[in-house]
Amino acid sequence: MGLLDLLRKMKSGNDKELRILLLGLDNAGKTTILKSLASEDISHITPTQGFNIKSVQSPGFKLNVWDIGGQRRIRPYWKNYFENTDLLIYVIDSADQKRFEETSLIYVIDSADQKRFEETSLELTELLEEDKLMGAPLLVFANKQDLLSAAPADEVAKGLGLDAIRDRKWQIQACSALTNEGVKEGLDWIAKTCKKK
Ligand SMILES: Nc1nc2c(ncn2[C@@H]2O[C@H](COP(=O)(O)OP(=O)(O)OP(=O)(O)O)[C@@H](O)[C@H]2O)c(=O)[nH]1
Ligand SMILES: [Mg+2]
Repeated sequence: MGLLDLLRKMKSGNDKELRILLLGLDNAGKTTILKSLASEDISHITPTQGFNIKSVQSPGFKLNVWDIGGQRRIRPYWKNYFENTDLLIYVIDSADQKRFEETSLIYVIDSADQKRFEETSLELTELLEEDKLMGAPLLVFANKQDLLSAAPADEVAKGLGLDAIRDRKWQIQACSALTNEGVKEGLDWIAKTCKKK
């Protein structure tokens, strides 16, 4: 080990470790976000059947991120990962919602899209009621902002009713895991929020 590596190791040894849970419906972009945080190739990602865990370094913190598959049949297992969670990241496919809003504006509701947004909203509401996640700060990534049909973050926040949250710190961050835009800003919020804890 070179001197630089040794210094780096000593420095990172002082970092505070955080256990972060990364949840959201299937296809929301969780694994893509995690890989882009870890600067890994994002071109061959397949639906997560179980979970992925990666450690991501951010100044002063070692983030141990647990990315659990979001398919309906996997969601009952989410609860197995709640224990000792320091922070919850919830990922939304912002383009899913916009389709619903657009169609509802012209009174032709695509009920599949409406259901999808209701589904993610409901899952999030249930998560926020979990005892084991009580008080854990919440970061919502309004992902897929590179798509023209993506709803802006404030609309996603409104749809999810985030304003009503009183018992934890929360933040919504617009991002695109594909272009990497906004992802780092999310990390910065995590560092800022967890420093104050
Ligand atoms: N356009 C666009 N596509 C994205 C973005 N993020 C992810 N995707 C695509 O969305 C699809 C699903 O991404 P994943 O990262 O596998 O989604 P996931 O939330 O991990 O899905 P599960 O593992 O099934 O729960 C992939 O085809 C990604 O390339 C984004 O920001 N923009
Ligand atoms: Mg995945």
